[in-house]
Amino acid sequence: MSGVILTVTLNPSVDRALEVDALVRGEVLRAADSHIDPGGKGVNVSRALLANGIRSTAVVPTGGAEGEQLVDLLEAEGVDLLSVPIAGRTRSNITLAEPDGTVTKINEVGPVLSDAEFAQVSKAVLDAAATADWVVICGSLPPGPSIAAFTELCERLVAAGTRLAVDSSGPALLAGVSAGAALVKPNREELAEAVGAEPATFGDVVAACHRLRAAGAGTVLASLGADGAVLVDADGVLAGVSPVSVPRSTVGAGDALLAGFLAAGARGASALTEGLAWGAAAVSLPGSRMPTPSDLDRTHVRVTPDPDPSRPLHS
Ligand SMILES: Nc1ncnc2c1ncn2[C@@H]1O[C@H](COP(=O)(O)OP(=O)(O)OP(=O)(O)O)[C@@H](O)[C@H]1O
Ligand SMILES: O=P(O)(O)OC[C@@]1(O)O[C@H](CO)[C@@H](O)[C@@H]1O
Repeated sequence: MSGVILTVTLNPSVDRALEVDALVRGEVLRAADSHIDPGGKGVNVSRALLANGIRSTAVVPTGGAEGEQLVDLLEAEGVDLLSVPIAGRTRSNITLAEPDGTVTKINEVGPVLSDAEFAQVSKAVLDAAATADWVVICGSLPPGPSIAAFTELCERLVAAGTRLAVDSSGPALLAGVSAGAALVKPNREELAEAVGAEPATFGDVVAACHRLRAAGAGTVLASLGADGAVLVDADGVLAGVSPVSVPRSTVGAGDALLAGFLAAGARGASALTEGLAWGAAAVSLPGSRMPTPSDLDRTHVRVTPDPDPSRPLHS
């Protein structure tokens, strides 16, 4: 990895993970353990890169006591930050984790980003993008910025020659696609929403990825939970999987996959293998802990070209 990676999390969070024996509605549950982590998808990409010795800069709007806490948590981890102060309060997202690896997430909507605040964040991103190898915009959009304003940011980045990656959902994902993002990483639900059809087979996934490429995206990395991931780019189609014997928490697995893929050059079987190794390692770790080199095991990753189109998806 030669250049600098800039991650952008427009709606970051303080992630609180509570370990409970079993989730029972209407009961007082006692948490056996709890963790607090800096959160948000781009933040996690930066954390995963750093855990593997790759520096990046994380752009985050932050406000209120939770915003200060987020900055403190990220500084304590050593993540390089470009924090833009906002009037609203940074959100707190809750994860309820059960011993069998089932996680239930409760994500706040997040603070409103005013037009002026979004303009400030955009300026920070565009300025820093001038020296970045990749700009990686991840996660949900906070309330406030119009999709037109977000699309304009993506278009300006692409027009400036930036390699843009977008991992978001709904209209924000489509904005990245139509702006010509070099890379998009939808998960199964996001892919289904983007093309208006639920994929049931690998053939459906590949067809959906081709549609996103035809609509403007360069590379599509579709993450499919326990079914692994499918990579569709100008060189063709690859599918890969990395089985996990004891899943502990899938929170942040997609972010780890994306970070590993970028870290390994974002092209071909070697990058897909690396991404799958990082994703599987994240699933084996509690909360949204990001894997370090000693957590990675590439020997179980299987990548093959042109998956059988009739193969069904399980997860
Ligand atoms: N149960 C699992 N077993 C093995 N690998 C998994 C499992 N769940 C996820 N993974 C790995 O993690 C990657 C990302 O998972 P997923 O498709 O759920 O991403 P995501 O929905 O974007 O996750 P998040 O939003 O929590 O970061 C998958 O491509 C796969 O490599
Ligand atoms: O609400 P969003 O932006 O879609 O997702 C936010 C989030 O669930 O994603 C990360 C895991 O991928 C967590 O750190 C964070 O809480």
